[in-house]
Amino acid sequence: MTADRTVRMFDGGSGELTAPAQSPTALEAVRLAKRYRGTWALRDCTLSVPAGRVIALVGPNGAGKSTFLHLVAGLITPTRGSVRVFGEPVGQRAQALARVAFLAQDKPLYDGFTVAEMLRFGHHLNPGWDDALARQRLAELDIPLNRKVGKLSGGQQAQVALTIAVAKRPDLLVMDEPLANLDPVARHDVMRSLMVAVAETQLTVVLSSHVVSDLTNACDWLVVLNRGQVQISGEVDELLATHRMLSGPSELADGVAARMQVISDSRGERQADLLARTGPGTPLHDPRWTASGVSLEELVLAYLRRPDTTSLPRPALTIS
Ligand SMILES: Nc1ncnc2c1ncn2[C@@H]1O[C@H](COP(=O)(O)OP(=O)(O)OP(=O)(O)O)[C@@H](O)[C@H]1O
Repeated sequence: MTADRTVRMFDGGSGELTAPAQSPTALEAVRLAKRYRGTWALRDCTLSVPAGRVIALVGPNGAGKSTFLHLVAGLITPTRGSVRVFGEPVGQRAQALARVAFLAQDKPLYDGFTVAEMLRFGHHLNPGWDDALARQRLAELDIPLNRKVGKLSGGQQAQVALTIAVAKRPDLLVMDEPLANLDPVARHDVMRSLMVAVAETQLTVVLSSHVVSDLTNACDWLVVLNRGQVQISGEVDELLATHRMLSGPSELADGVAARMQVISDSRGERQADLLARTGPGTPLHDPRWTASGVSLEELVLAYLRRPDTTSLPRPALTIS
């Protein structure tokens, strides 16, 4: 995916200017925090993601995912800190919000409306509405325009909601658990359909899920939230390239673990398995140790089990 595209820039209300994008930052949060009465839902959340990415936001129940997405979409205001979308502070300029489409957990559909009526509704509310795109997507998905939304399957309803969000032609699409309550086939179809939309419109997407495996093929940026804080924010390929499972004799594990950032440490009587951050640093020369790659799911689970650990740079180990 590429961030090299033209972005709309605004001059504060007097008109719309056009300028070529210089690898813009799609999403930037600085010390973003949200408190609901006595509960900090989000604390000190700082991250920056370039445009053109499909961002997976993962974390356990109550981690702060919905709160973060609502802040990005300007639906709630921060208690502290700031969030910018394509350089514009969210909540200060209506134009920043016009570039963002938000798809909530409860799909914004009306059961009594036909699909065609939902499209007309979307058209009426959104100045940038792309009706041809909406109709083409629904035709490709074989979703009848004259069917009432309430009579569609859960998967079809998710596709209609996604189509309406995409037809707004946003630059950033924010989706809170878009796959919740869908069966595995529908989950796969919705993700595939999202990828087509990304390829066609060069959207930046941020979507949350509990289920990492749903997102692994689609997302190229990973953000892990845990207990209201960012544990990981980075390019998926880079994260995978800088983490390894090291296996070797248990009696030597303390010595290896002392020289690197260990994310998970599993020791049997004879063998230890350490999931570690690797990179430039102290080489691992000992032939009794082997290093193998990890899956994104293994990596996420290892971090989630250690909420105090982040992937921010620390001395790391080189595998030679
Ligand atoms: N409107 C609210 N009023 C009070 N507390 C809230 C409110 N919304 C969220 N919280 C609290 O903030 C914390 C984070 O909630 P949030 O819904 O953002 O997490 P989440 O990661 O989206 O969870 P889930 O995966 O279960 O949807 C939780 O402790 C939750 O109870």
